[in-house]
Amino acid sequence: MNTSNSPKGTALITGASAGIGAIYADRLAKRGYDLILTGRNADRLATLASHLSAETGRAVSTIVADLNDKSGLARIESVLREDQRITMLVNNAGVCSVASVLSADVDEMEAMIYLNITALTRLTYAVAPVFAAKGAGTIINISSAVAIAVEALNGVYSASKSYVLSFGHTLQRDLADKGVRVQTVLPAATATEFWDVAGYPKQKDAASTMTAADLVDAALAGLDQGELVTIPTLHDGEQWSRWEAERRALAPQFANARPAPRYVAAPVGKV
Ligand SMILES: NC(=O)C1=CN([C@@H]2O[C@H](COP(=O)(O)OP(=O)(O)OC[C@H]3O[C@@H](n4cnc5c(N)ncnc54)[C@H](OP(=O)(O)O)[C@@H]3O)[C@@H](O)[C@H]2O)C=CC1
Ligand SMILES: N[C@@H](C=O)C(=O)O
Repeated sequence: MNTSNSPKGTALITGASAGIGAIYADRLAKRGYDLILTGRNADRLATLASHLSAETGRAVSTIVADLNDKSGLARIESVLREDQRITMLVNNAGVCSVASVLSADVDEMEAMIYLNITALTRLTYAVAPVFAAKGAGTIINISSAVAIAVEALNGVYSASKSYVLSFGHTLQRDLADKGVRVQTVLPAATATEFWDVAGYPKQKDAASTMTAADLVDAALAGLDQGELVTIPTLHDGEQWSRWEAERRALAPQFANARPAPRYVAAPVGKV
């Protein structure tokens, strides 16, 4: 394996064995990053690592770990805390469901919360102080368009992705003046195995579904443009800007000691 120390540093990508994560690996290696690829499927990770290393000359290593397992997650957290070469974290691993509250298995929902929220949070908490101390670093968190279009899929999945979007806003607030970039990416339907895992494989072939290559190329273009939130499928970017400006304008209106007049009860007997 190549052991180069890239001037770009090393990107650690979760869920790099397939889909969007594997494309991030390809694109970041071609941009000059060394890589640490993580996932559960050792064979797939090894194949991708040797292919990318041969093609790009970058140092590519792998960590086989289940992020739903506390000790697997802890291993990656300690790498993020200790490996000073790491300059980028791509929090990409995630699973989805299309089941309703009446048919979904609550244990599967809990596992999804652990992977989509707890693991992403713990990995961010591991690396953020390191990046802040160095005054540099990039965290890319993969959310979803259903963070906003919340009724589209399973509610726990949508809520987990809304968490990622909210968390990203506050990370930006906490880390911007420390030189740390935080980008939240909201893919809409993308053609990966994700849909097989979610139990809705036909979405992969739908005309409205983007390729993972187009998704990642657009997301990295958004990163290059300094975007905090990137929605690759949204053609009218001003729609997002207006929504976000409205949200920020609403925020200061909440602090008030008095209830809004519409909630002031009519005096008893005068209803
Ligand atoms: N595809 C889509 O339409 C959309 C996807 N997204 C988001 O994009 C991200 C990537 O999804 P996508 O590439 O499509 O999905 P894939 O199913 O193609 O890939 C998921 C990746 O996550 C890894 N993974 C899954 N479970 C675990 C686990 N318990 N521990 C460690 N790694 C795990 C898988 O690796 P392994 O099996 O080796 O563990 C795999 O590399 C997810 O966060 C998803 O929510 C957002 C919007 C739309
Ligand atoms: N964002 C996708 C899933 O997460 C979708 O919009 O289908």
